[in-house]
Amino acid sequence: MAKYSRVSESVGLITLQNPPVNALSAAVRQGIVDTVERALSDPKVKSVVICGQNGIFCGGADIKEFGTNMSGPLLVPMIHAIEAANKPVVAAIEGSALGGGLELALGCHYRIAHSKARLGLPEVTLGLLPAAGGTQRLPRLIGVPAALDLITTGKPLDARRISTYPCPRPSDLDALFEGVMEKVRQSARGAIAPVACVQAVRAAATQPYTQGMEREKELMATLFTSGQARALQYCFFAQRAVSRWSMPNGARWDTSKPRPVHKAAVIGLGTMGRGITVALAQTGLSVIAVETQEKQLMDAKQAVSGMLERGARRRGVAPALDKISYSHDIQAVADVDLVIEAVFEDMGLKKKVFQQLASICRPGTFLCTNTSALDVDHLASQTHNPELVVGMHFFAPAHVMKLLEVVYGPRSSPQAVATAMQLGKKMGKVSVAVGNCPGFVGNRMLKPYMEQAFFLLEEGATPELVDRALEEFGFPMGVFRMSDLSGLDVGWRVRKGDGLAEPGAPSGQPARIRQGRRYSPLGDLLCEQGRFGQKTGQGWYQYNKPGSQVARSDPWLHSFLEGYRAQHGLVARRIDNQEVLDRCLYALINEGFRILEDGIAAGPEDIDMIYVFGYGWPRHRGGPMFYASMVGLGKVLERLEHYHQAHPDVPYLKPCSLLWRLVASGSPPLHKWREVIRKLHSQL
Ligand SMILES: CC/C=C\CC(=O)SCCNC(=O)CCNC(=O)[C@H](O)C(C)(C)COP(=O)(O)OP(=O)(O)OC[C@H]1O[C@@H](n2cnc3c(N)ncnc32)[C@H](O)[C@@H]1OP(=O)(O)O
Repeated sequence: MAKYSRVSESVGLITLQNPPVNALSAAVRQGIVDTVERALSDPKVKSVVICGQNGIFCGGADIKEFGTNMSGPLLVPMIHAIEAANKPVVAAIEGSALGGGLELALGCHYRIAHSKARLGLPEVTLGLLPAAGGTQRLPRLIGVPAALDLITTGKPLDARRISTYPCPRPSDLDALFEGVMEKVRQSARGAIAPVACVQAVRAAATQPYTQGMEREKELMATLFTSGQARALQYCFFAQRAVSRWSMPNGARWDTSKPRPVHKAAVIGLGTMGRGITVALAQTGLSVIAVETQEKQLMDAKQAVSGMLERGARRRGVAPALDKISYSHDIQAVADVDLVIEAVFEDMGLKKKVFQQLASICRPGTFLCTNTSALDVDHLASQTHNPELVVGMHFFAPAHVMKLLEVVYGPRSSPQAVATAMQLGKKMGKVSVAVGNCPGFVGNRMLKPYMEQAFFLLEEGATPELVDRALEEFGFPMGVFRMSDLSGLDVGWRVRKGDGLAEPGAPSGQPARIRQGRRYSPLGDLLCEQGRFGQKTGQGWYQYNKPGSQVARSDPWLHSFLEGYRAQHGLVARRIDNQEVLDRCLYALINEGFRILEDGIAAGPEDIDMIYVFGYGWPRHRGGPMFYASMVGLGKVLERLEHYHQAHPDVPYLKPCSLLWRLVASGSPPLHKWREVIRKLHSQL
């Protein structure tokens, strides 16, 4: 809707009204067409101002309309009519002017923005391009380089005075576009919208306006119907949906009140503890950072201060150094509101810390663990108030990575979950509430994915082949490069704890069966040789020196694999990209369905956001569960069955009952899965 009024006798004022962000729904577009017509035909009106209600100009096209049969006036002719008006039209911008909202402002003759306004063209993040003239008008207004930057990244900028703009004068357009195209292709990792954005702006720079508009329309038509646009728009809503969490016992986000947290403590200042301390201090909380080993405490203090200073320089603010006090005595946490334990991943050690916290902290203090896989409920049982215990599983580096898994045990109170979720939000994280099980959601699904990658090596693949297939799919790093980065010893320790990794395995089939199922000791064998990845300069790849990040193919590894296959009587066969993707991704997705079946995640959106924000799943593919729905559940089931028949000793490849059930009920769209899951649970 759009409200019309006349102010100061001669100014027609059009106010966009569509809470919460004044999105350009059919009704709003109709309102604009009607009120502009009214203002232009009123002889008393000499000029027109367009603004938005409630401190926001316009959040752009109504994304909810994208998947529907769109009705109402089209944006392009509507904006054309405003530009063609014979009275001056001014966009008065307060708050955000994004996407179609900014394109509307670009069609106006003047734009005036509040100093705190945010302007941007985020269409690319939704798999689209600014096709209401944005790719054509913006380069004409601010020059090609600045327009390319805004359009291909989708990042908003603050309103600025024109005198602060650099004068855009590209000397060699071809070189400029080639350079930008190469950069965009690299960072897009297979996403098509950023590439189309560059093509559209190139049309603006090289063709007359009408031809440029034609090109913009043509490119948009391709994007609009692409699976990538659907995936990115799904992510937009899923990211917001996960904040509306629920627990199997019926507790929900809207009926559970969080308690404010002003003062927090972090126990253990290794890599994770340092990142968490930085993230908390940057949020404005007072933090007590505890590390019992004096040398480690000194090192941590220096590292945390450096991280805070670098972050503050980037953001142009003062570093929050004074927010943190350091102590080697755990007694210092006595009066905090919430503690995050981040000591070494060892149940015995963590249990001891929780027993200490239970006797030191004042009643009501929330006790959180940053464990990435251990039993949160077992830790809760070490305290007098298990209802105050939840997992807060951050991802490294904790002050950078956006994901936070909030893990509730069977005894965690809704208030503890609400408090951790709210704290995560304050820290700028995408927080997802999940149930307690080994590995929670993210790491539990990673297990079958990595297992398949190991098996593929046994059967004839190389780390390079597997990684290339996954990186071409859109992951920033394949499984082996990722394993080298995070350290092979991490998984080795877990496998030893699980009684799987045993030194000096004999040759032949029995060596590759553990606990009744197929097992690959390849990772353990590398660890036994001290090959822990980047930190030791050798892992699945080789590096110039320990700590180096440039992975190079390692001839030693290839002959090691050949020797291993010979020792175990395995014959290498040709493995192609499709088999790598099928086996790694479908095994991971199958576990995702099991997680839904077990009620560990409330819905597919939770799993997808965990993978997009924590595990590098390409956003333009929407997350593993969305991807499965796009591929077709029938096809996922058929492929899993096929591979399970070929590898009956790999339980992760056995299609789970929820997948069977979904296929049997006609493969409903992803937003209907919850109904099927509810029915399944009610029958159990
Ligand atoms: C021919 C094609 C022409 C144009 C193409 C486009 O314009 S595409 C749309 C481009 N616009 C965007 O991508 C903006 C998306 N929105 C935002 O970035 C933020 O919502 C915004 C506007 C900065 C406000 O942020 P804030 O944190 O204040 O609110 P929040 O994100 O939680 O949003 C509140 C609710 O509004 C819903 N919503 C926001 N934008 C849109 C939109 N464009 N269309 C539909 N709905 C939108 C959002 O989902 C939230 O809903 P809720 O039910 O409360 O979760």
